Amino acid sequence: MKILLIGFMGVGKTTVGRQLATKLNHQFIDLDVAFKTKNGVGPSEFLQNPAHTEQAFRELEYDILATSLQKDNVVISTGGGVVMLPANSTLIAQSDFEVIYLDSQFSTVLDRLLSAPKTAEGRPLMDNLSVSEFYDLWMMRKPKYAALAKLKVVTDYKQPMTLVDEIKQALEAQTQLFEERSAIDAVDNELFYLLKKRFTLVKQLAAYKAQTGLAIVQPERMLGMQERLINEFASLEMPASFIKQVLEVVTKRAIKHEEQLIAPDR
Ligand SMILES: Nc1ncnc2c1ncn2[C@@H]1O[C@H](COP(=O)(O)OP(=O)(O)OP(=O)(O)O)[C@@H](O)[C@H]1O
Ligand SMILES: O=C(O)C1=C[C@@H](O)[C@@H](O)[C@H](O)C1
Ligand SMILES: [Mg+2]
Repeated sequence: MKILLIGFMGVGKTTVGRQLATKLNHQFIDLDVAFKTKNGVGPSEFLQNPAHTEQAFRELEYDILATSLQKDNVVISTGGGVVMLPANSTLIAQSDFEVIYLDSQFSTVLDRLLSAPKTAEGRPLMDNLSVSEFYDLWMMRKPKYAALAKLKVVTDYKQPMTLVDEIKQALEAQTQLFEERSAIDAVDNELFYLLKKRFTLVKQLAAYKAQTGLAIVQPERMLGMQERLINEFASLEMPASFIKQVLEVVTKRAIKHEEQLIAPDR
């Protein structure tokens, strides 16, 4: 297969691409690494040199992209800015590669980049921009990735190996169905991530209740929560009855958890 991963800085093209290549038993090419091999300095070091323009970088990137697109049985991870040079986009559009767009919420890339171990290379394009400028760059690039992609994979709250499996399946599946499921899976993962976070708070609250002797269940608080959520979220697709049901399932489980923490022998 011929697979090309595109998407914004930090979305996981290198991480996922490497694992995907291993799984498919394909060669892996990271264009940023290939840039360094060919030019002696990596993209960041090149871009940090005041004598070098971004345009000069993109033109060198073009040569590496063109050479890499000649290969077969390969997974190529691009640099996040590959779509900034129209000639690069044309090259990709005219290739016979499966172009896969790794997408995420802006907050996800920000979290990943801020918690990524600092490398000697760094990410000057990020370091030189304010968060709002970085957001503008993200917004500006999004349609460029979308225009080139055969398939969009939503990466939020998903482990790299989950994404590898999703991509493998997607290459055999119907694109539209896959994309919608990919987005739904990310939301489900986010929902359960938030539920997990909620249970951590419940645990802290149980400790406080145990200390102060406060009752585990306070009916007026439960009613207040219900009313607030209904006011804020009730709609045609999510009527008040549904909100009540969800809240009931979540709070019942939380109460049980608090009881187990406070009086495990009962
Ligand atoms: N699915 C994921 N879940 C959590 N963390 C991830 C995921 N994918 C990547 N990361 C982490 O995010 C950081 C950025 O990932 P990576 O370098 O693969 O991004 P990239 O898209 O190749 O970025 P660039 O465009 O700058 O090359 C790394 O620290 C990596 O470990
Ligand atoms: O998003 C970008 O413009 C870049 C991303 C990196 O992968 C490198 O290719 C370089 O730092 C530029
Ligand atoms: Mg990368």
